Amino acid sequence: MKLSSSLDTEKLNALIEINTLINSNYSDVSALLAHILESAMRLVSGEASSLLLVDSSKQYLRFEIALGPKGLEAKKFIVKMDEGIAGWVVKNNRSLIVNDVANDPRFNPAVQQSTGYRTQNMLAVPMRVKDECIGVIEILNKGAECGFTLQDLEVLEILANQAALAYQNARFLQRSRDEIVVLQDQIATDRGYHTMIARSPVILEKLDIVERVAKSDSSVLILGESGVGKELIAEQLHLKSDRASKPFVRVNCAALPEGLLESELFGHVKGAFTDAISNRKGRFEMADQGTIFLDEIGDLPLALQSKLLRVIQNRTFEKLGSSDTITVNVRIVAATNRDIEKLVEEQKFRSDLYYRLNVLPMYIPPLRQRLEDIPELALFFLKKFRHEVKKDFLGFSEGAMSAIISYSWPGNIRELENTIERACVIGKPPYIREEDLLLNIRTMPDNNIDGDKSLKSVLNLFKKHYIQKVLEENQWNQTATAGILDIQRTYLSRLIKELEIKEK
Ligand SMILES: Nc1ncnc2c1ncn2[C@@H]1O[C@H](COP(=O)(O)OP(=O)(O)OP(=O)(O)O)[C@@H](O)[C@H]1O
Repeated sequence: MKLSSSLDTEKLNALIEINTLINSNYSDVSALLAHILESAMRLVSGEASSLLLVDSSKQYLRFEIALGPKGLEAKKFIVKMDEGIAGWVVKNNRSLIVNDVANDPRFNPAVQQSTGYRTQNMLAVPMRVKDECIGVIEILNKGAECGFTLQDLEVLEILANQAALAYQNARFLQRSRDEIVVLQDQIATDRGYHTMIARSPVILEKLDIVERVAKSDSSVLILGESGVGKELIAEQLHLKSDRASKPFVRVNCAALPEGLLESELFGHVKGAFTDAISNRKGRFEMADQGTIFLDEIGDLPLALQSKLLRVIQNRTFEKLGSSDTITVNVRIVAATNRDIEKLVEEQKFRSDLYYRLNVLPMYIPPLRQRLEDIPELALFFLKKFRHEVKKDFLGFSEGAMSAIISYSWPGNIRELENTIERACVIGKPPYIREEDLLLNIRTMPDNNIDGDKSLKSVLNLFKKHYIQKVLEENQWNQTATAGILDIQRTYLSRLIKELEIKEK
């Protein structure tokens, strides 16, 4: 496009400044777009402005940024593709100046009626990438009683093209980063390991203990409710040990009847029983030099308990049907969600085996006592499943996140994971809503947190950790953080003070 000769130095300088900014920062697209909009308003003397983006479904436009007196309210709106001036701009892929919106049939007064902000003049230009319109920038209300001019339009078109490119690049960067997280998780899972999310002080402390005991060969007994992540702790014990390059072998002691379990653990020779048509290695042999993880150890039948005790004491055992003694070097990590001391009292679990296994006991608390982990885990699962269901979710609505944080999660992380997976399947982008979670909201049990257990204090605790996390992700840049949290920067600084959020 040929620039008007009258494009003055101030405008050119502003364009150059924005261009430099765009080239220097793709990691915080919201702050960048807000900056572009602010400059645009200044350059064309507008009073308010919005940047609307075409949703990936191409069904509607959503307000990504809205600045001016009623910006926050305007952001709650979603505009259908065939609605209003923004819709017209996308459909025709053309800019528009309307200096008397009330008399223009294309103008949709819905936002105005709801926010109470009266618009007189409007300048709207498409944001284009390779000729495709991906969004619209609108500037409202020219000052000094005159309408927007062609020169204003020209300046805004240049800015809109830059904004479109910046947005596109930042999206690619974000997608690539998300993809890396998912792929890293897939690689870890393919190797049989899971990505472990840890944010709460109590779990970080457990990981610290893991680090310290990993090098030892003593047995570890991991206790905790079902779904709290006992298996992941066992994986970490293995991965942090000198055995990390050797096998990590899992056995669920509750999954098989006694006879099959014995053969699974210790192997058999051909002819040991009717179906034993060939020799078979057991899990202990497979785990030689590595770690064996015995899940649901509380369900191990008594006969096998003695055999396991001997492996722990002498590192030896015999395959079923054989008298040859096999020696292995295996570290044993066991886990149970049952009250194992009670099983010992009831003589369902051998006390000598219990003491041997319990050399290093580790209790993993339920999710309701690890509030700080909840938002992080929810986001982790959202990234994982939105990729699988191929839906472009940006995050959780405020209501959904409050519901997630205040639910008691009796099924712990497994239940949270299933809930987010289901919400991704039934929900519609851009946000997972509370109703997509299908949670039967119960209040948290009494023992969830120390001190004040009111909903307000729990939500404040959540707010504190969530804000801290977003601040950290944005190198404590408050403008950028406020943009992402969709609150005013002044409100953010007040929250930082009130909630005593401190840079670590
Ligand atoms: N810290 C974590 N970060 C990410 N995912 C986790 C975490 N903890 C648990 N999970 C996931 O939650 C699910 C349940 O975890 P896991 O199987 O380790 O629990 P468990 O305590 O061993 O349960 P059970 O007693 O029923 O065997 C798994 O899908 C696991 O990947």
